[in-house]
Amino acid sequence: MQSPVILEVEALSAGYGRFDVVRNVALTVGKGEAVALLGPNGAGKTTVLRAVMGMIKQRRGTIRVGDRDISALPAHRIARGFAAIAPEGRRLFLDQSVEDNLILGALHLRRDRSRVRTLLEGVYDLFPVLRGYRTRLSSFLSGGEQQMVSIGRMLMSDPAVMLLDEPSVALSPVAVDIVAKALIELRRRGASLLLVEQRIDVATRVCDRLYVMSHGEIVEEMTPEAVRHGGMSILNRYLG
Ligand SMILES: Nc1ncnc2c1ncn2[C@@H]1O[C@H](COP(=O)(O)OP(=O)(O)OP(=O)(O)O)[C@@H](O)[C@H]1O
Repeated sequence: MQSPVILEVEALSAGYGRFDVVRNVALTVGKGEAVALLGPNGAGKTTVLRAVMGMIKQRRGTIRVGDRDISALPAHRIARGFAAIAPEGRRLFLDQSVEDNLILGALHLRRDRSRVRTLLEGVYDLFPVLRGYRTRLSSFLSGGEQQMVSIGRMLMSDPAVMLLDEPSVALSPVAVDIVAKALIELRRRGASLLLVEQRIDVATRVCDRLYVMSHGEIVEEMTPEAVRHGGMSILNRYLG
């Protein structure tokens, strides 16, 4: 049985200045599903994530989370539990401790201390190494550990849908493996993920479905099985 749709993007066009960078994009993420968005540099993947977060306004189309149309909501309202992002480049406050960075993700929940504590425990269970680093300045962490904090901060807002923008980029093979295993564990916990990823191996390992974007449009939808059984040549056509 198919899971109910938690994120539905319909006929989305969005961009910067006068130009549409993404056109007529339609995608869905089911509840408890992990979906990848692949594509070459400049295809518009980050722009789709920014539009879902309300960081740029869509020009046309609809974005729904559950049964709520969030297209017209401002970014700070979307961040209150509809969607959260682990952005490209992580964007941590490097002069703040690990735990302070994490708690920033739960600003809208701050009156509910026990929920914030439970969410923090969930992050430390997912990334045990961070438990020992909670008071450490984030600037002292490795790239992989900073990525864990970024993913942890996303989890702290307890969002209906989680967006990740290239979490494996510039990480060591060991750190990529830790991140991939964490995403698989999040799926096991029932999270709904939309993952922008350059690495096909990570995307096929973590995700149930893959979309391919090229020149601002979604051009293919595939399963990891299809990629493994001959679909690689189709992907390579777009990804080079
Ligand atoms: N703030 C901005 N102002 C103007 N143009 C932008 C801005 N951000 C991105 N673009 C342009 O929009 C297009 C799509 O960019 P986007 O970052 O969405 O692509 P992407 O698929 O995520 O690629 P990458 O893997 O390089 O991040 C690119 O041509 C880019 O130059």
